[in-house]
Amino acid sequence: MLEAKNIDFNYKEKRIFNNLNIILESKIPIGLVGSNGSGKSTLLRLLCGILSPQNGEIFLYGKKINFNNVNSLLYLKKHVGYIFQNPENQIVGVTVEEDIAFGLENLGLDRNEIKKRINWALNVTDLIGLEKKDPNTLSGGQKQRLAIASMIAMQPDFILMDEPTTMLDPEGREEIYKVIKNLINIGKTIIIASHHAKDLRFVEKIIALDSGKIMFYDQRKKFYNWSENKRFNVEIPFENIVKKYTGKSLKELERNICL
Ligand SMILES: Nc1ncnc2c1ncn2[C@@H]1O[C@H](COP(=O)(O)OP(=O)(O)OP(=O)(O)O)[C@@H](O)[C@H]1O
Repeated sequence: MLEAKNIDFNYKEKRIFNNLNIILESKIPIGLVGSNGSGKSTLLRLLCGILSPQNGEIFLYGKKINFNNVNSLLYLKKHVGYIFQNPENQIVGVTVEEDIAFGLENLGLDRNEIKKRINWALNVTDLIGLEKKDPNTLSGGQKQRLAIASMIAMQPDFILMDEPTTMLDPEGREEIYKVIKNLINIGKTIIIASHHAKDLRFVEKIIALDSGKIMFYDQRKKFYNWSENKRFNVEIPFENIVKKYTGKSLKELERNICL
C-alpha cells in the first residue's frame, strides 16, 4: 500500500495540494485523470520521491518515508517506479541493454543477476532482439517500452505512468497496452495518468483531480456517469456512447448486425 497523508505542496508561491490524502492499494490498477494543470504529474512525482512535500508524509507499506534520509528515499524509489511522458527524458544508455543495465549497476548487483533482469525486462516489454540497438534509432513505441524496461528491471511493485502514450502513434500505443497488460498480469500495481479512454480500459478505479483536489475515487465503471457534464478532459469510451444513444451494448448491436 502506498499512501500520501496530509500533503501540502507548492511550486514557489503556487499552491498545488492543500492537505491531500490518498491511499493506493496494491494490485489495483488506477487511472489518474484531470484537466491540464490539475496536479496529476505533481502527485505522481510526490508518490515516487522525485518531489518532496512541504508538509505531510508518504508511507509505503506502512513505513514513513524520511525525505532527508538517503536510505529511506532509496527504499521508496526501489518499490515505486516512474515513467515520464517523454521516454527521451529517461534513456541514458548507448545500447538498449546498456540502458537497462545502468540502474542495475548502480544498485551494485552482480553480472549474472544483471543479465537475468535484463532478459526478463526485455521479455516483458517485447524488446527481445533489439539488445544491441542504439536507443536513438528506435521507434517512439520502442523507446517508451525501453524506458519501461529499464524501470521494471529495478523490480518496483508500483509503476506510475505519466501519460505514457501521449507522444505515440496508434501502433506505438497498442505496443504499450500489451506491456501494461503484461505488467498487470505479473502482479505490478499500475497507476496511469491519462486523458485517453483506451489507456484507462485496464484500470479498476479512477481518481479524478480538479485543482489539486480529489473529486472522485471509485470504480471506473461509475466514473463516466458521474463525470457527465463535468469538465475532466477525458475521452468517453466508444461503448459508453453507443449504450447511451441506443440503450444497447456494443456486443448486442454486433450480434444483431451479424444476424
Ligand atoms: N516545476 C514547476 N514549477 C512551477 N510550476 C509548475 C511546475 N511544474 C508544474 N507546475 C504547475 O503546477 C500545476 C500542476 O501541474 P502538473 O504538471 O502537476 O499538472 P497535470 O495535471 O499533470 O497537467 P498536464 O495534464 O498538463 O500534464 C500547473 O499549473 C503547472 O503549470
